[in-house]
Amino acid sequence: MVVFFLKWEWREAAEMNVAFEKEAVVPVMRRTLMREREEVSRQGVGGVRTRGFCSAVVLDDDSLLRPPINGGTSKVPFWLPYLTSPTRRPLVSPTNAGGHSTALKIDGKATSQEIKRDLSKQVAWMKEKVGSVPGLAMIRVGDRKDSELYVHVKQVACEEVGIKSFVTHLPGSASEDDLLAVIQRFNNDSRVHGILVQLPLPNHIHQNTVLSGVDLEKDVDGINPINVGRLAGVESSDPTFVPCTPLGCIELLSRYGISMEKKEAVVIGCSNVVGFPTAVLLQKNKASVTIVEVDTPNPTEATRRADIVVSATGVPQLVRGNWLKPGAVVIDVGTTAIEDPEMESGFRVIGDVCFEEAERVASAITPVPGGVGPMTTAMLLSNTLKAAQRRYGLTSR
Ligand SMILES: NC(=O)C1=CN([C@@H]2O[C@H](COP(=O)(O)OP(=O)(O)OC[C@H]3O[C@@H](n4cnc5c(N)ncnc54)[C@H](OP(=O)(O)O)[C@@H]3O)[C@@H](O)[C@H]2O)C=CC1
Ligand SMILES: Nc1nc(=O)c2c([nH]1)NC[C@@H]1CN(c3ccc(C(=O)N[C@@H](CCC(=O)O)C(=O)O)cc3)C=[N+]21
Repeated sequence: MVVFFLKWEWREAAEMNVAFEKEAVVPVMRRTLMREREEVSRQGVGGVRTRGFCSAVVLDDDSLLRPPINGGTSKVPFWLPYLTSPTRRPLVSPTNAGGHSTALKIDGKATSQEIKRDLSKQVAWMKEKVGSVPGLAMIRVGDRKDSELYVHVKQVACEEVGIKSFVTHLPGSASEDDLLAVIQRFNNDSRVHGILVQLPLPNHIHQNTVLSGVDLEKDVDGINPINVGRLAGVESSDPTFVPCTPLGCIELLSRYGISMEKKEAVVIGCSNVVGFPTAVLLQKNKASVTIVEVDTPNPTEATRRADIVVSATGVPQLVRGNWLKPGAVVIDVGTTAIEDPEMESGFRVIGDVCFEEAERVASAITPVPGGVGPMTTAMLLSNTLKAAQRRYGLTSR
């Protein structure tokens, strides 16, 4: 299957006189399709998506996918064509289809299981020593299906290693004060050693205000803005905890014997939760780091030089095979939930990297799922154990 991402904003598309439809997936006549495809090749932008705006996707089975119109300029979720793309088929056909994969698959799932086995032993030892187990509180606001799944995954992982979990679910209408009150309760609860506020939060709640409410000693997610500042070196102290996903990426590289020292690394995306701390950690591991952002004029100039590419944008299939230097190591953090009626949950996750292309160029690559995701959870458990150990004086910082 060939999928083209059309780099048009709705305004531009309107100028080109393309008919808009209300449905997400619109079958179109071949004639229309051909006209649009020609436009794509004329613009030479196949595979690229504009920031935050709707794009259209042309499929080679005569259908055209468009997200619903919502006024033209606001951010619209970008749904890939689940109706025409059953679970395991590549979403983008490889450009160098003749090549074959030599890349090592970096197995985040197996690595996370190894880590969890070790954590179980430490939790059992702690229980013997002080008569308590670590406790992790998770707070979810609203009814996002993906958040529900991720919190469930973390609960199950807690159970696996013997950590006690406490989950609070607030309605999407909850106020910032409601949420801060729950956080305060957990801050004062001696059974709770770690607190995680599941992101994203509803728009009316200020993320940083809420994250600032988490006691630093319990900030096992490492995303209290004070901790992010400490990691960046803008404060004199060290962070109490380092964010889990960046830790997971570094742990995978280390455990696979991939040295970062004197390597060129590129991080795509720069959020406080993932991209930025990952860049800092790579730099601390002596890599020379470039950050590629949405407005970076020529991202491939950087990525094609890189020995290590970490992508954390949430833009599906952004990183193509021709973005990579042969032999590069690729860490795909992106997890975009796309609807999939075949899955029990109703959706599946896909990464930022076009895996089928990248695995033909890279020397090592993380899959999605089964890569960074399970490592994030393992690092969360590890930080929670560390928080409890500190609380009982079993370890120094
Ligand atoms: N596997 C895991 O364990 C985890 C996965 N994730 C996933 O990682 C992805 C990123 O998460 P998160 O950092 O929280 O998301 P955010 O939306 O907070 O940040 C995304 C970052 O990517 C940038 N960006 C967006 N589009 C592009 C582009 N085309 N080129 C370069 N940069 C771009 C954004 O820039 P700007 O802000 O300027 O728009 C922003 O810096 C998501 O898919 C998320 O689901 C997140 C946490 C854990
Ligand atoms: N405060 C906060 N901290 C986070 O760390 C945080 C967050 N909010 N909000 C959402 C993102 C996303 N995230 C994931 C964690 C695990 C998987 C994961 O385990 N994924 C499995 C698949 C899961 C499944 O489908 O069963 C995998 O990739 O193999 C994915 C994504 C953490 N995030």
